[in-house]
Amino acid sequence: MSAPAIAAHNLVRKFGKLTAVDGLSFEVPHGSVCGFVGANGAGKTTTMRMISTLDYPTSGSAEICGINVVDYPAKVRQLLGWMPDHFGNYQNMTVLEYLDFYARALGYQGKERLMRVQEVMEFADLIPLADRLSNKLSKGMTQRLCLGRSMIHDPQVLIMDEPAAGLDPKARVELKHLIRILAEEGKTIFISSHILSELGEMCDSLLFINSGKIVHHGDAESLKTGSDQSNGVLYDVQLASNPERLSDWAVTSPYVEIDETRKRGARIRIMDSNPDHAAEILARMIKDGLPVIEFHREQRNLEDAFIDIVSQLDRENAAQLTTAAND
Ligand SMILES: Nc1ncnc2c1ncn2[C@@H]1O[C@H](COP(=O)(O)OP(=O)(O)OP(=O)(O)O)[C@@H](O)[C@H]1O
Repeated sequence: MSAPAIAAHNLVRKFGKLTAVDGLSFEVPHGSVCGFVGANGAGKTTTMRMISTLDYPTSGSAEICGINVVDYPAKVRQLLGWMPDHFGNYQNMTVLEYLDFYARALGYQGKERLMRVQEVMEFADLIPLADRLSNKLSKGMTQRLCLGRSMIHDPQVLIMDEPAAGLDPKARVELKHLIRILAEEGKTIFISSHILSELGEMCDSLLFINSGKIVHHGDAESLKTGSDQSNGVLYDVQLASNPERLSDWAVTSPYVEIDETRKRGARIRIMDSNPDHAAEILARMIKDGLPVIEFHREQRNLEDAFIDIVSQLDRENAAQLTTAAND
């Protein structure tokens, strides 16, 4: 059986007393797109830098296609494309010269070099920009150049740190399109982003990180339907009139919480995933005189899922602390 495209085993990175990455273990299979999600400072860039051979783990290990990133960095770099969140640029260098410079640095010569540069320019739609100065491009064009640069050696695995940050909606759609093409070509893509809704559309799996630890690794669909959650199930409820009555009613109803009040009612959380229980709650609403005109299960968006998972974890940690304090 072939090794996964990316594997991390108990990866740790400390900066002095701060543990930025705290024992991460995960695998990303070949040909899949994995989204890496976490709040600011959660440890995403540090993790990505380690698996891209740009930083050393304090302990633990990581492999790209089965090759250890610390022991064989040069081999790993042949297999890996790295797209950082910020990248340095040069003055007075056109887009074409910039890519050619990188192709030379990677050791390509003659016709092969021309071919590699031409291929990435076509792929990232850079041909119309060939003579533009590379440090005078828009953010979207710069990201396409950065993607083109990371693809010159046609890597199997692409690691992208916040590629969509700062892009306008059109540039984001273009970037998503390019990522989709790469995924269809069978590349493995590990991508961090704060824009969770977009990640959900393009990722086969999502890896959530909080304070340097993995808090969830699963597919986007199960996160949205909440089939793997213990935090209850969300329903949109609308009333024909007096929507505020719903909040009053929920206060006195066990297993029901108001998740978000809305113009015509609320999104409620039923703390039991059994649909029979939801039917009982609807029957109780009607019996209690609420004029319900809409009652349907709502998919969580990925932001909700992330917040649910992190707050569940916080509750567990708080409970553990209380138990420890009482012992
Ligand atoms: N070189 C460094 N020296 C000291 N601390 C660092 C260093 N690099 C990162 N950190 C700290 O490690 C933690 C994780 O940072 P990291 O950049 O990996 O987070 P992130 O999830 O990528 O955040 P963001 O979404 O804001 O980019 C932060 O507390 C950060 O301040």
